[in-house]
Amino acid sequence: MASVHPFRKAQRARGPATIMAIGTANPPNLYEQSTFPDFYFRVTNSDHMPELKEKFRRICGKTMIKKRYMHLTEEVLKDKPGMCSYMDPSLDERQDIVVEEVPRLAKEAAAKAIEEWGRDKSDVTHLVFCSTSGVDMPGADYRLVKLLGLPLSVNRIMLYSQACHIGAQMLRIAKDIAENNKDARVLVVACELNTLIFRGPDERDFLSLAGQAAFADGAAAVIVGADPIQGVEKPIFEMMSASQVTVPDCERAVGGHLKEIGLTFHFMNQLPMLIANNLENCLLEAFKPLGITDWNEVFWVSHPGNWGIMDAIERKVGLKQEKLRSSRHVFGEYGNMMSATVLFVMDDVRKRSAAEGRATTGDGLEWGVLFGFGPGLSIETVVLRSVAL
Ligand SMILES: CC(C)(COP(=O)(O)OP(=O)(O)OC[C@H]1O[C@@H](n2cnc3c(N)ncnc32)[C@H](O)[C@@H]1OP(=O)(O)O)[C@@H](O)C(=O)NCCC(=O)NCCSC(=O)/C=C/c1ccc(O)cc1
Repeated sequence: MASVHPFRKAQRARGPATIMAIGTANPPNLYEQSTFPDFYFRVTNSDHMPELKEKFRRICGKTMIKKRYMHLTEEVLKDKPGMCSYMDPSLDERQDIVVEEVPRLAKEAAAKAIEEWGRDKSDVTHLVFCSTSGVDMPGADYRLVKLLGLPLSVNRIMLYSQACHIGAQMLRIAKDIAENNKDARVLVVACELNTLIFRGPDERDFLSLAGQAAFADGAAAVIVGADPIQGVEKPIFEMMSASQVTVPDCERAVGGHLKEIGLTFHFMNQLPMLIANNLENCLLEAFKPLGITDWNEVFWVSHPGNWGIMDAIERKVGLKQEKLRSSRHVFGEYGNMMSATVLFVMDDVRKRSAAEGRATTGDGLEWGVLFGFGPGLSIETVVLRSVAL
């Protein structure tokens, strides 16, 4: 009988999974963080609580976010009183919006990625899609295939309700698909709307207020495949390894619950320290095969989380200030778009590298690290290799 080894080998790619295109999109409605408290207290009929509004203004200032984009507007919210209250059952109202709008915004980002990729959309073989913003059957992945006009032969994976680290986790999944399926071209899409989280203020709920001050809408898409076709597909980053660590006894550090009132959000004040304390082990493990132990020698593509998390990472790992420049820039310009944020940071690193005349897509360096953090506490680590510019 013929050996199965050559048969199995022929199914696999030769080279590493490679990111070949990145597209991003936001809704058109822009909110300046400095005036957001006025908007927020007005639309939620909360102007009778001036002290709480001032506290919220201080919290908004502390986030260091400058602006955010949101699908929700005063007009949309006028017809959704349940969403403007603090605790009224309102999941139906929220679901009505996200079931339509998540695939729509995702399509914008995906279309941009496909355009940069330069090949026909019919060459997409796999779709990996994540959203923390709603659930549906068939899912947002099915709707996206229809909206984009992708072939119905596309192999779909839909990942709902996972929050921030899933952006990096999707890259881990896409890497396995691309390297184990010759000629696979994986469209990876993250799309988040804060529609499930938006709610009116309550003076006893600081955590909800902190969420109102930070979360925002955004979608990002990348194309992943191995063995790029020379002259057609242009590599941006190669993925050399990808892994997840679950930090023990930390399930209360950050998380949320989907309820009749929408999606809740909680975190512990120790979150920055918990993340920072566990990062060095991830770095040591990830870079052991390359013999790298100086974390300023690699470029950084980190989910920002919040300003305090970035400060804690810099301190603990001994990073030079410029290392998290793209993370801080994206957080400041867009807020926390959960899973999509880290892909925005990756886009910013390669665009900034080109604009500053660096030698590679990774700040002029060869090796880089991409980090995702989220409920669990889950830490995703991806080792990236840049390409020459
Ligand atoms: C700007 C914040 C809100 C506070 O920063 P800070 O450095 O702690 O600032 P302060 O210590 O000066 O506190 C500011 C105010 O908040 C008050 N405060 C300070 N912690 C407290 C306290 N635990 N109690 C109650 N008052 C307090 C504090 O007393 C002070 O009030 P006041 O003196 O009246 O101005 C900061 O935490 C922040 O940017 N938070 C954004 C949200 C956030 O951190 N997210 C975590 C990472 S994102 C993530 O992983 C998402 C996952 C997710 C999971 C589930 C989902 O559904 C969706 C997503």
